[in-house]
Amino acid sequence: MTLLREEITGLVLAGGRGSRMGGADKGLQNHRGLPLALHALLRLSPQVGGMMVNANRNIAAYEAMGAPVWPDPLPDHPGPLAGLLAGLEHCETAYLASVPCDSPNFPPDLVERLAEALQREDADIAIAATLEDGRLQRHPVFCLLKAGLAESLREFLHEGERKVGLWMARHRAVEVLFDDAAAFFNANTAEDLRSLQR
Ligand SMILES: Nc1nc2c(ncn2[C@@H]2O[C@H](COP(=O)(O)OP(=O)(O)OP(=O)(O)O)[C@@H](O)[C@H]2O)c(=O)[nH]1
Ligand SMILES: [Mg+2]
Repeated sequence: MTLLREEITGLVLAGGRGSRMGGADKGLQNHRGLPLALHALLRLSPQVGGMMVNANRNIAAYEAMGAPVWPDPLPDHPGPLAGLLAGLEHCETAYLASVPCDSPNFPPDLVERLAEALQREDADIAIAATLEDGRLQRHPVFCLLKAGLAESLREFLHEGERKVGLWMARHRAVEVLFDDAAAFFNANTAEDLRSLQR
């Protein structure tokens, strides 16, 4: 038995600084006529019961995408875990599935496969991974977590810790291998974004 879609809330992480894109609000950059974060939202929403967005600026532009928007609960952009905590704190379902805003081609069966592994392994976190040159590459911002982890993550961040992998290692985490590494390509620079349009 796998998790019900309705038990999972989707989260698009769009709270970064975009420093490699000259400080641009990456989620609002045009990609094939739509803001980049909206691609992620449209791809994730059929996989989950409801959606949220994490953003720290241009809040109204993200709200116009039709989902509630939550800023980081900590100041100074401490990294993606702060966005994940925003999602966990506002999650009204038992599970949260997150994706970054800069990776619009992630697998359409992402959540289904993460959920299957989470249940099978009785894990707290399921993380997407691919093989790159024969080595396992984790993509920890593509993950499914139990919403009850909010307290643990809040503590971790208040200890001054920032590393996603370090926090996840405190819990029972399972990696889920996806075949298509290109599906996880993320646009960090303006050139990356142009290469996605081709
Ligand atoms: N909420 C929140 N999300 C973050 C933060 N830093 C990164 N992210 C998100 O984490 C994901 C992956 O991060 P990066 O690709 O490094 O994004 P970025 O910080 O916008 O870009 P750079 O400044 O160029 O590293 C993206 O979805 C970002 O929006 C942060 O401090 N807070
Ligand atoms: Mg990135």
